[in-house]
Amino acid sequence: MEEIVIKSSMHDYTIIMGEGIRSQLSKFLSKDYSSILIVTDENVGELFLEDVLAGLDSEHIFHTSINAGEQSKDIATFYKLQTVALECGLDRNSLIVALGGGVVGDLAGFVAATFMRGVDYIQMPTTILAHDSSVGGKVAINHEYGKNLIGSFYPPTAVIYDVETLSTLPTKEVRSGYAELVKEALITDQVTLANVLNADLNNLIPSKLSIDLKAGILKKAAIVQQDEKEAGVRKYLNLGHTLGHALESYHGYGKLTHGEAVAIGTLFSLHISEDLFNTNLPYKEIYDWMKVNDYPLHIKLLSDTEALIKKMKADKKTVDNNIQMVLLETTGKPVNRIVSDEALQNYLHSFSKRLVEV
Ligand SMILES: NC(=O)c1ccc[n+]([C@@H]2O[C@H](COP(=O)([O-])OP(=O)(O)OC[C@H]3O[C@@H](n4cnc5c(N)ncnc54)[C@H](O)[C@@H]3O)[C@@H](O)[C@H]2O)c1
Ligand SMILES: O=C(O)C(=O)C[C@@H](O)[C@H](O)[C@H](O)COP(=O)(O)O
Ligand SMILES: [Zn+2]
Repeated sequence: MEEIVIKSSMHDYTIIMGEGIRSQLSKFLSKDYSSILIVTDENVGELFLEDVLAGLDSEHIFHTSINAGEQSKDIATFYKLQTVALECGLDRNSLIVALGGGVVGDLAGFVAATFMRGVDYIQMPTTILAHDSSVGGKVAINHEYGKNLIGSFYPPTAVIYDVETLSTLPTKEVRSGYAELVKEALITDQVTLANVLNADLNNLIPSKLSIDLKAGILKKAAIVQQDEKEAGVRKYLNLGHTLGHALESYHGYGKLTHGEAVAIGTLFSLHISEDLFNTNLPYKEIYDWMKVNDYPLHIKLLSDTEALIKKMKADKKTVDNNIQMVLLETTGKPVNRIVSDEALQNYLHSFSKRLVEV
């Protein structure tokens, strides 16, 4: 079992990583809660809810399940969960447990942040991608205008990451999670990137996954402790997300996974960076790896450039109507830059051409 302590302005919390720890939740509770509400989704509930319940010996335990997928990160599901919490009689001394991927984590975390002005919650991530979403306290729901536009910074009281749960993940979700690992590696250094790109996602070895996950979590932990509320360096964790979020929102939440959209967005950031900084970046290396691992790099996704630019404007990094993007001067050296609408139009066209030509 590994433990990493994260310092945050509200309270510190520990990430506990291990095998089989999903059924030991009682052991990790820091106090006696008057009641506990476990929020999960239909797939994860089927697989792991019984195990989690078996590890809880308190009296007032409730659970509820949402439909799986990005479409559940909406205001209607948020409201339903608030209603469930009220009907179960949760009070300010209650705990919410988010058992699932980033959708459950972001949604249940935002419910916890707002229920009676805030109750404790624990993240129990079950996807590779959630190594990112469960750390750092960003909780949110989507608006039809854009991703995560309604949310808060609200740290969990603990992150209990049972890596055994990852063995049931479909390959599509492995791919999605690895897009965030590539992003983290790109803002770290070339060695970390080379390690991540060594992964064969169709035959992923658990020991390899553990190494990559740990490197990703350590990078994320270092950044969010330095800049909890995204005033500076935390923006770099948004590499690939300006276009990525626009693609998710434009094509309809759930059409592309978050990681698939971020993968395309990351290549786009590299494409712009090479031109703006007149530098050579590992564009081709990453493109080849994404191709081999079946990322959907379809130019059709990019055809409506005007609409995509409009969506990109809804990004939370936008200031004074200027789109800001995380770019790379070199691997391990991210920067945040304004890119004009006109330049973006041209880059979207040249990027589409390049996707076909490679
Ligand atoms: N808060 C943050 O800092 C942050 C960071 C990154 C991403 N996110 C958000 O995270 C969300 C994406 O999270 P995600 O990729 O985990 O998606 P997800 O939660 O939708 O999970 C993906 C799919 O895998 C299934 N699943 C989950 N665990 C499983 C398991 N162990 N075995 C089998 N199936 C399983 C789910 O039911 C779902 O169908 C997006 O909304 C994104 O915006 C947030
Ligand atoms: O933790 C962060 O900060 C990130 O940017 C991590 C991203 O992977 C994640 O998708 C996050 O939810 C995006 O944040 P947003 O502020 O752009 O909604
Ligand atoms: Zn992300």
